[in-house]
Amino acid sequence: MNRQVKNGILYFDGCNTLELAEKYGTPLYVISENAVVKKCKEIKDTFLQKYERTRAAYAAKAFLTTTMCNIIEREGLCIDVVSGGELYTAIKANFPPEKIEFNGNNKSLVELEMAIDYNIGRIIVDGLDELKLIESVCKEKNKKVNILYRITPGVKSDSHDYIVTGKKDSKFGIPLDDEIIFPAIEQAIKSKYVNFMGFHFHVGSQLQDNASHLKALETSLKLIKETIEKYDYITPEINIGGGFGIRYTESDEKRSYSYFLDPMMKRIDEFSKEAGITRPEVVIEPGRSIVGEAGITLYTVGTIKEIKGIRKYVSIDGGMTDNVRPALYQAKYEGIVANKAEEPKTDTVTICGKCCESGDILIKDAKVAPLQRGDIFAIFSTGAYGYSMASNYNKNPLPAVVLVKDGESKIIVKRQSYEDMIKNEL
Ligand SMILES: Cc1ncc(COP(=O)(O)O)c(C=O)c1O
Ligand SMILES: N[C@@H](CCCC[NH3+])C(=O)O
Repeated sequence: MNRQVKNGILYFDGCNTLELAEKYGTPLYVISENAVVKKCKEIKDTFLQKYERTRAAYAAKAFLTTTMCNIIEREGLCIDVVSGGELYTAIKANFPPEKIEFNGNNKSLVELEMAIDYNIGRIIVDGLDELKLIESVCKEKNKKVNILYRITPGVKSDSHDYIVTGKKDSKFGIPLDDEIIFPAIEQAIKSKYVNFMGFHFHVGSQLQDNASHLKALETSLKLIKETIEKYDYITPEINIGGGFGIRYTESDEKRSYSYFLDPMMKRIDEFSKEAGITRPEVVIEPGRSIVGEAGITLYTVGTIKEIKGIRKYVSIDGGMTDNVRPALYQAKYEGIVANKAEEPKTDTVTICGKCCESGDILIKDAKVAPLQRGDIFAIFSTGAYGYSMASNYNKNPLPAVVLVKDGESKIIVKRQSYEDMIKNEL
């Protein structure tokens, strides 16, 4: 764990959080490089090095900056992008194009042209018309690109409805009705412009249970078998997505990568033996599990209001603009008063943001040490989908991002200024 308490003060990856707040201001995203590297190492030890012909593509949507791209590349991972902007960031960070994979349910022509111009490693095709677009771009540019089909496996995962993606009624993936999927497979196999590498699924996010991954895997294996039988074509790769859950609160399960991946690898091995084929290369796309617990957010406490017999509201200087997850998914977080880290948690308060929304609440009924204006409040496990989903609502500037490691800190994203927020206005 990268959190320590010394003399009543919270430290993160060796850095005094009060000094960080003082030096860089609040709200402040703090990312521990050691924690990110540790997760990458767990992926290497328990997946990439344990099983041959495997890849892990970091799902950049969780947290993306050029520095993060550099860390991910150094740790030997590929990267999964879902927009022209994410692709641009990876390219600007000199991420090797062949290690970039492009997901997304509505890639524009311009984004596809960009991806094909950069010669990226894979495009995960998410709809039938997308293949036609890719073919037209490749024809014009005289290129051939590796593709997979993202399928909709028709499984329901146990997570918030907004972050499950594998059920039949979904905007993601290609439906598995015979009259849709088989002509699509045939077209990809026959195409002069694409190499058809196989199938991709991603069932949902923040999953604590491996059941839906295993169900989606069965569906994909059946499709691999049918593709061999119908077209005598062996797909060389399978992408089993991400979604591996993390611990936001003490009551969340602690799940290892092995918990999800070992049973899937066993099943893919068995299937390949039965089918008499070489086991396909297996790709995963973890996002949250790499960076989620590696981040904390520091806030300064402002107005405190006690509504007698009802609730005490403690306002901090950020809110749904830097962490929309509680408002969007009723996500639960835990935190601590960074300057009173050893004091007994004798008060129960609701930590709310400063936006003009009643739903702008970060933690309901948090048990905390008694708070005062000026205290520094730290919220844990904010590394994923915090900065990447941040907004300028109420014209609040985006916070700075600081990378910490062994007691050293460095700013990797500057705090937005008021001027930055209006500079594109005409
Ligand atoms: C296609 C795809 N891959 C990977 C991910 C990463 O998921 P997570 O951050 O839950 O690991 C997502 C987001 O849920 C996704 O949509
Ligand atoms: N943004 C989501 C996860 C991404 C889902 C993408 N398919 C979250 O904060 O939990």
